[in-house]
Amino acid sequence: MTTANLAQEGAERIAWAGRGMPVLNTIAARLAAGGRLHGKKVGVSLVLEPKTANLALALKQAGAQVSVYCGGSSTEARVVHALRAQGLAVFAEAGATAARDLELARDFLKTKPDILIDDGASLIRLAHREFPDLVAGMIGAAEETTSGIRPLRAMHEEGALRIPVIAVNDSRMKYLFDNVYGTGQSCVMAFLDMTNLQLAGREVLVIGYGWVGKGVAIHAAALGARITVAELDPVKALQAIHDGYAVKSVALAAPNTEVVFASTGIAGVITEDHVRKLPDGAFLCTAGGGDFELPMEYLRSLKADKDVRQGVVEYTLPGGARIRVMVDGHCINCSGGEGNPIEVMDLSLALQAIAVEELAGDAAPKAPGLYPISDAAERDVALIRLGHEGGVIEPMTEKLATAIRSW
Ligand SMILES: NC(=O)c1ccc[n+]([C@@H]2O[C@H](COP(=O)([O-])OP(=O)(O)OC[C@H]3O[C@@H](n4cnc5c(N)ncnc54)[C@H](O)[C@@H]3O)[C@@H](O)[C@H]2O)c1
Ligand SMILES: N[C@@H](CCSC[C@H]1O[C@@H](n2cnc3c(=O)[nH]cnc32)[C@H](O)[C@@H]1O)C(=O)O
Repeated sequence: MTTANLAQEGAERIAWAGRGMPVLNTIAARLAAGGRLHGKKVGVSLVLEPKTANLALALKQAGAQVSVYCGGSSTEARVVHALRAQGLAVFAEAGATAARDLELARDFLKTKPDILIDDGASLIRLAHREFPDLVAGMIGAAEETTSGIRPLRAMHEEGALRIPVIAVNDSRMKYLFDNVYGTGQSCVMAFLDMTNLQLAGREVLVIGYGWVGKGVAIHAAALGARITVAELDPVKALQAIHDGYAVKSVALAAPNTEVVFASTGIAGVITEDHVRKLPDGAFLCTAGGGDFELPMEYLRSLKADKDVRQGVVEYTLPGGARIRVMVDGHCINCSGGEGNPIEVMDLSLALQAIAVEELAGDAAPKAPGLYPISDAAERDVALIRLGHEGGVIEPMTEKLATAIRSW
């Protein structure tokens, strides 16, 4: 297929996503009318697919100079071509190696974004390590996900963070929808599409019962899977029991597990020993932060069959059991599927647009640290989407307001 054809297909897919993003479209129109982004450089480092492309284009239409970065495992080539055809600087190559991704990430940072939208804090950390002058001149950043917030907090506690960061992930309008329903649906659907198997009757182990683990369990259970949860936190473990699931350690659950969804964002939650306990034919999927949740180094030292099915590598353990790893341990929804559904990314990406709007405003935070999205912005986002879904909230009356305040 020619570059022009790829760009055309990409443009059609971007337009389709845009039809389902009323919240982003509303915020985009406000941004364009406000003029705050004129002359600003905005860098977007997010999973690169049609929904993210709508955000990047909205920022450009609002007057920003936009550059885009994404790692090769979650980059859609058609979208890269479509965005380049619209004049955006795109530093992403579908299928690029880790070494090439690093070169692209450095080139992206050399565009000197004033405001950076990041996912997993990887570019914020790279900028702090290698581009101190860039960091010194930056207005700030916005972080998309839980596994980015955690290291940013650690950096701030150590006094290493040098810019204000808006914690988009920590907005209720993000984690209650994207992390739970969006990721639950897209990870389970990606597993089904990639394998052409079913989950009914299968033993599924969900490691981590935070927002993502909860969403994965809901969707897998709805399709008839039997769910076991592994958790470090006894409160969340007890919640899983109340939701109707078994709770066990990974070591105890492994011998009976057919499909694992690692949903923690923490490195090394599945060990070599855990893998050795899995039965023949078990699948390892990541729904959380990335391949670092799985013992990829150990797995890659084993005999591997890369041709069993696209996106599936079958590793043979010394005892003969075959363990199937999905998309090299990357997030199964972003690297093996189309990412989260349009409706939830409408919320998350609209919040990103609001974060950029806030950072570019006069009242923007200046001191390094993590800052929340305002309650007013959360409410705006909820009301726009709710209206689009045909929902109507209860009108607040004087009498109700008094009853709520009374003691
Ligand atoms: N694939 C996606 O599209 C997507 C979407 C949203 C978030 N995420 C990622 O998913 C991960 C989880 O996000 P979240 O919002 O659910 O976080 P969370 O903090 O709500 O949940 C993580 C849970 O994992 C548990 N945990 C940590 N280590 C564990 C271990 N060794 N064994 C068992 N449990 C353990 C924690 O106690 C916690 O309850 C993060 O990396 C986040 O960035 C991915
Ligand atoms: N950084 C990893 C995985 C994504 S982390 C998880 C974040 O990805 C976000 N995400 C999930 N699906 C999509 C999507 O389709 N488009 C853009 N971002 C997505 C989601 O908001 C979540 O917080 C990678 O490059 O593969």
